[in-house]
Amino acid sequence: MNGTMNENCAVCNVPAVQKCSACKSVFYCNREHQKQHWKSHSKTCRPFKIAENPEIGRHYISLRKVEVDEVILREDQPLVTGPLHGITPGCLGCYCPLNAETAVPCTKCGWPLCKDCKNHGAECEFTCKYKKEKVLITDFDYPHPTYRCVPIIRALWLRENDPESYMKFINLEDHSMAKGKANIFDEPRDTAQFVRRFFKIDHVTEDEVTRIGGILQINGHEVPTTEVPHMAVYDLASMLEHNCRANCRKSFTNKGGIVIRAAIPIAKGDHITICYTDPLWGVTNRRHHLMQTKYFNCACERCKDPTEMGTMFNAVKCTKGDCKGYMLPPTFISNDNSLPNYLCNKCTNSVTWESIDGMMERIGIDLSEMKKDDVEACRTFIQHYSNVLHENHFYLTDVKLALAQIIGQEDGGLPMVSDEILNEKIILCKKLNDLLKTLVPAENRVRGFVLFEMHAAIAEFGRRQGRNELAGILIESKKALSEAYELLKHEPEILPEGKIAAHARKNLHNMDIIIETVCRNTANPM
Ligand SMILES: C[S@@+](CC[C@H](N)C(=O)[O-])C[C@H]1O[C@@H](n2cnc3c(N)ncnc32)[C@H](O)[C@@H]1O
Repeated sequence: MNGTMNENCAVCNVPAVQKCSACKSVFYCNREHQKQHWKSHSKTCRPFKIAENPEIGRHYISLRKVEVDEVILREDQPLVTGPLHGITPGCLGCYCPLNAETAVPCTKCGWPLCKDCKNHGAECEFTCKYKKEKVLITDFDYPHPTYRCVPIIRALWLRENDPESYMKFINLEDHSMAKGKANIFDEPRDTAQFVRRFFKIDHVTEDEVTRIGGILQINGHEVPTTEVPHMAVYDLASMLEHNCRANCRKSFTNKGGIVIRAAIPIAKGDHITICYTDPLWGVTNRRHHLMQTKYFNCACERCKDPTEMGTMFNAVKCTKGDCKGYMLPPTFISNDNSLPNYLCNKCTNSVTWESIDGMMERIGIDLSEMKKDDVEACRTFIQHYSNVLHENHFYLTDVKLALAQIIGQEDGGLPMVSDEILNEKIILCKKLNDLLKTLVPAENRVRGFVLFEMHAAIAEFGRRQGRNELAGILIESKKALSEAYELLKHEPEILPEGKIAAHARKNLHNMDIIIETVCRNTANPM
């Protein structure tokens, strides 16, 4: 688990015991050498310190200005991994899906594997040692209760075999810290009782096993790099605070490591944040989800501002006759389940939140029933609900994102779509890009996709224009493409985003050649 660290002075290479107090990974034999080294070390030193307050608990504060794309932290190995909660049983070696025909029970412990995986996690040793009989899983169509135990027994294995890592793990926040803040159902305790019974363990208390379950729930990240995504808990990344408009983004390495990078410039003293929920959900859904899963009431700047940085992401059109105003409540921050009335920003109209809530529920049902891969269905939804919602409303944004992507995916691709539809795609992409930049600057994946689609549509538009306009339009298309590449370049190639990044890199090179040729042939300056 532990990387080897050079404990010699970074300046004169003699054995040293003093270390940089910020990153704790560079050593010095004396203060003078530390001061001397700071000029170069400050560029790579971990740029944050840990702080604590009663509202957020432990969190990170930036120690200096951090530029976009700078690595804030990187962890190659999680402390604990396991299958995600509520999924059907899959291979515990590589997390591929299994069924009754493809599952091969491990010869030692009985846990299901695929034909290619011989070894799997610590549950093998743990099951043999304590349960002393094989696990039997025969139903692969439904989530299996025994699978909930896997991350817990992997943590218990750590307790016996890697106490240093276990100490890091067991000191993370668990669900019990939310007691009193939220009305929580003690699922970790139920699971703990099951684990102790099923694996016949009595050397660890029920409270400790419950705490392990709570830590997994509060600190688990969904890692998308396996065929079926899995869950992992990291050490340093567990102290990252949530913000619905985060300033950092996370990506995962092919081998399941995590990398946190600055998504926007971060000033000295700023909190370092990631987003724990879907930042493209409306404010009430985001806050509800955070309360249900992480047990806190989000009070970030985005949640506190009903206009969501002026984007009107939750606004509905004024319900009064021909008024052109938009309606929002004065605040969305509420600790009970009610909100103040929605007020119009142009007239005196006021509507109860229950009435707007009912409308949102109906639109939500329509959205869940529509086919998002059907261009006509998307257009009909947008046209219909543009009469009642702000153009940036989260429901419309959701469908516009789908439409921007699927226009031109039919047979023959973009060359087959009419000028009018091509233009529709370009305008959609441009507006979505502007909205995403303001609202969720750390959402590189979505914006990367939008910019990639935009570059393709602009290039096709250019192809349909006269020779003289072509060079300028291609340069605009290349600008969108390089931005898409910059946003997606850190994604591993096994993910769709990583594949687009590889595609974008290749296209960029080709575009340079095309632009150069077009400029030469039309005497257009580049
Ligand atoms: C992954 S942990 C983060 C580290 C944690 N604060 C600690 O002290 O170990 C997630 C928990 O931190 C707290 N937290 C994180 N972001 C928060 C925020 N923006 N507002 C309030 N609490 C937050 C919540 O209790 C949440 O369940």
